[in-house]
Amino acid sequence: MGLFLNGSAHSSREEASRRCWELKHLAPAPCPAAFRRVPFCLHYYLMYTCSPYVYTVWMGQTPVIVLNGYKAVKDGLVSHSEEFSGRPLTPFYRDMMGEKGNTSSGHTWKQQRRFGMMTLRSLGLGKKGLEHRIQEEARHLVQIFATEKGEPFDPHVPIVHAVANVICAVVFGHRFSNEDASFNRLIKAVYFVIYFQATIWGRMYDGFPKLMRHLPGPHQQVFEYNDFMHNLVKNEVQTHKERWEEDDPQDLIDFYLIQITKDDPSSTFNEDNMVQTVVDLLLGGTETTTTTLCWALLYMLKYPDIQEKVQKEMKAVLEPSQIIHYEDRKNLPYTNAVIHEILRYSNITSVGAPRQCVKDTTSKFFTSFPKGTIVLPNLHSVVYDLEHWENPWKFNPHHFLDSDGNFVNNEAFLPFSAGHRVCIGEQMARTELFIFFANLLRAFTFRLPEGVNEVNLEYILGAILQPHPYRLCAVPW
Ligand code: HEM
Repeated sequence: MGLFLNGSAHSSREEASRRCWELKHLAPAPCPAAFRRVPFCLHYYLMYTCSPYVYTVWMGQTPVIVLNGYKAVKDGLVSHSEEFSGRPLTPFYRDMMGEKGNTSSGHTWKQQRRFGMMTLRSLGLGKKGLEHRIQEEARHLVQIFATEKGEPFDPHVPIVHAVANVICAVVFGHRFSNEDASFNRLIKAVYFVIYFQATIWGRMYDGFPKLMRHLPGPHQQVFEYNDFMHNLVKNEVQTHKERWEEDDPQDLIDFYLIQITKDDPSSTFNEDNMVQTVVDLLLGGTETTTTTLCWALLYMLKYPDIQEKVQKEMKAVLEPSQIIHYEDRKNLPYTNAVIHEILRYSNITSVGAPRQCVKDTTSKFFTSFPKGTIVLPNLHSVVYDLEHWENPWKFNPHHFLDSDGNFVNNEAFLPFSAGHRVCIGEQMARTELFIFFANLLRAFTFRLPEGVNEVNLEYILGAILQPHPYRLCAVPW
């Protein structure tokens, strides 16, 4: 979503936010008719730099309402949750995914989503549940970092392996070895599919789909990756069918196979939707958590005093060999606050994901707009809302601590969005972030390689805001 935010490929969060907020209190005004001719990318720029609470732009004949600031976003996402529960499909996503799985809208989406939520909840329970899987991956990750023996390395690859293995265990019921060729191709496929749309080729595809379908170019490679991902899931489904035990479902595919057999005339549970639901979870659950963890370690390099405080707190509360549970966050308020601040400050989804109005709607922030209107709840403007954060442009864990050092939440903490379409993997992502981060900081102190004095906190614009590649030293302590 973030491609056009600043008109440059590499940007500073602070600079973007400042511009947005300095101009925020201009009187709200609908987009003048003459602006309708302005290319959408320029609207994007305007929306980000000078928008009041609500800003209207046009994509061809379709109005796009941009909601800015906590009040407007909350009103849209929570008070009008049902009305804004549609998801607009760009030509690129329509050609790749069709109207299936979690990316769909209406009845299909409702059924697939409800199933996904219930299954993720069921898989979270019990000894062999989700938390246990995350603890196992955290153990592997610590071992891999330890093999670097304090020498400089890029943490991205081991982190993406660990995170991808968690979601694979959830959907397929097993993990992959880091050397497995299919696993590595799957990770590449997720990366290409996620980041493609915000590239110039992605924009061209959405602008001229009929033409682009027949032209060579990187988009054809992305379709190949997408086919690879779908085929990998289909093979897993086949294996599940061969060893299937209805009474003992172990993973999401097992649960889905049970769902398909249920006799319900309104059911949308079929193999196509099953494959797409699994692909959606692989896409949603890999790059997001990986990127947040990469930011987390980068912030620890930038703020060694904060790293030290986390380590001190953990040393005082946890036994050296104690298995870390998500529940332990309650005794580690400072660590918990740091993780929340990492999510807020890194704001990886930038302005968030667009929604579509499924029926005519009126609200106190905008008079009325018709079914089909695209709504962009600008999450950036919420997690950086001056009215809700003491100093949004500073990385400061005290945004989540009271004067006695107790953890306190903030209603404008919405990195996972809100309402009916809130991130389906929120609980899983929170558990992963806490367990991975706590295990890594208990085992290592992260330092800059010798001779490197600067930490680059600028992001690379794309569907997810990534840090620039970096190297660190993981020094055991
Ligand atoms: C730091 C980690 C994550 C962040 C910040 C994040 C953020 C988001 C956001 C902002 C949305 C858009 C919600 C909206 O439409 O308003 C979303 C949707 C979604 N996320 Fe996540 N997410 C994360 C991790 C995950 C994980 C681990 C999974 C998989 C288990 C996942 C799966 C999804 C799916 C499937 C959707 C689409 C939901 C729907 O349309 O009904 N996400 N996420």
